[in-house]
Amino acid sequence: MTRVHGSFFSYLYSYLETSPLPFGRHARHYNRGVFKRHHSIGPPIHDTASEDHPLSSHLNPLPTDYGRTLFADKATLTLSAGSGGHGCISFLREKYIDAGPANGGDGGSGGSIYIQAVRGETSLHKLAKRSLHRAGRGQNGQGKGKGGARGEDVLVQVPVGTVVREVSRHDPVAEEEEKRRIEAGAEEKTDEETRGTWRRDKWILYPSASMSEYATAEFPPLPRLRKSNLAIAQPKAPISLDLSEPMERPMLLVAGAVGGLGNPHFVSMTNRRPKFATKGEAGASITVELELKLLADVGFVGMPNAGKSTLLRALSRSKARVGDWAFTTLQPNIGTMVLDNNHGRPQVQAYKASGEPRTQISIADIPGLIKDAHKDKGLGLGFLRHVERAHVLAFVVDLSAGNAVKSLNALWSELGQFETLQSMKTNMETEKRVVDWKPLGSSIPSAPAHDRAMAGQNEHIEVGHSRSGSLPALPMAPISTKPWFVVATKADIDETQENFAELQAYLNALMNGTVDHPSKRKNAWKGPLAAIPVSAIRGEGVERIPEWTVGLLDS
Ligand SMILES: Nc1nc2c(ncn2[C@@H]2O[C@H](COP(=O)(O)OP(=O)(O)OP(=O)(O)O)[C@@H](O)[C@H]2O)c(=O)[nH]1
Ligand SMILES: [Mg+2]
Repeated sequence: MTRVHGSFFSYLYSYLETSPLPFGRHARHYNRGVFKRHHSIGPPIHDTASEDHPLSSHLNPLPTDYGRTLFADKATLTLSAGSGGHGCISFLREKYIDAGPANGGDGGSGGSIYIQAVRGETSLHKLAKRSLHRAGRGQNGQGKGKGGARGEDVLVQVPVGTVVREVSRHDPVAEEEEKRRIEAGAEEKTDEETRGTWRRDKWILYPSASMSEYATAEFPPLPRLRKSNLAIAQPKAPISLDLSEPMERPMLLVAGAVGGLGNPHFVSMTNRRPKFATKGEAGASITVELELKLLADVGFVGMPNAGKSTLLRALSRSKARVGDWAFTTLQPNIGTMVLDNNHGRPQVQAYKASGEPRTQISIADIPGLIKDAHKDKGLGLGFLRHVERAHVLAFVVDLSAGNAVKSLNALWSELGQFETLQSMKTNMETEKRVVDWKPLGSSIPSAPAHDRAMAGQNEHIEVGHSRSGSLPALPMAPISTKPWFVVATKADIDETQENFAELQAYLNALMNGTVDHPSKRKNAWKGPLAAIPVSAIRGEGVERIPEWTVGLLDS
């Protein structure tokens, strides 16, 4: 265990009291300077300290106090809209009317698939567990002109920050439409052909119809293909949505198919008692890839064992696993820091650009980063992928584990190299999609191609992603353009004051431009830099973090 100093250093408090607040315009902080032991920003936490385990607490938990981290940032779903119910073949039967008119109802339409981005969800693991979602089938029509009931809809709720991209689509109605269009254009049809034929997939017959009736039944031409009224509200294929805001109402993704027509639709001069009706259309199905583009408002970046998970626990009610060894955290933990729970004064009063009050901040505690993570060492690239998905980066530096400036530089160096690799990868992907095309098999190039060839150019064709293959990587904001600050943790440990002072001086030099940006990038974010000394294990000093984060989020 680390050695904990008996009382908290006074430098922490003097620093907190005198440090300027560059975001004062945006954020007002009410609790500044108020010292509370085991202070937590989140809602009141039931302290687990018991008589049996006097040393255990929310911030220094027993192994029994860990929550399981379930996390997935990708999921591939197949979403099937419901098929329509079949039309009904029925005739009115009443006393003294033995052969009444046709009165079969139409089939109900199939259920539709909706999507909604909601707050509170932070991971796609629940969706990743079940890949097939099928909306209900419409009920068949019934006698006495009763239509079938609609099929049940399916609502897919995803976290805010999810990107939805279509991988493939199977739409039987569109395919049939295309088929009919080709057939119609092929050649003139004889009378015999236009009369319509028996198609097992389209027509249903009266159950007690005799064989001769089947043989002699005259089918009208198939009715025009119909789509449900909802279909106009469907997003155009291929679907590509960036759900970066919570949605008040669900959005339609795939509309259910329409139901079949009951037999009254086919009454004609020649056939007054049609013994057939149409089947419901088959529902469309799409395969989409969901990917979390935005993980959290702030992401903790630090070496293993720096104290990130403890810090998350100090700021939220997270039950993140904490341990005195490297790689305790293997999956990101997402915590929510409540700024205003509408009980008394908010921790920080801030407003989003839209004017809406900011009531909470989401925090991602990301697995620890080691040297050469960009080469996929440790939890490597998987880890770095999550860093790309936070708005603001909080570098968590352990003051008791060597020189803090060196640690910060080591972290930045990994991020910088990762960024270089990413941009190289994006370039390669774009190159792969742009194919140099030369006319094949002809020694005499066509005139325009010939002209281009003469000019030393080939034709560039941009090839979209293959409909069945994998999708290109999501474009992300470069890490070095994100606002950042430093949380200097374990400040309760002896002799960390000088280390902190050096870190502070380094950040000042960075702000003044006397030293180069640690990411070695020209377009790096330029803004006020702060190092916030905290003791996460005691919950001391952490109250400055929400205030600073809000300032960076809203600036
Ligand atoms: N003295 C002291 N110890 C701390 C503080 N914060 C965390 N620790 C201890 O440091 C150890 C590591 O803490 P974790 O929160 O698991 O660290 P982490 O950065 O999440 O580690 P990984 O998940 O492995 O990357 C634990 O034993 C904590 O109790 C602090 O502010 N002061
Ligand atoms: Mg951890």
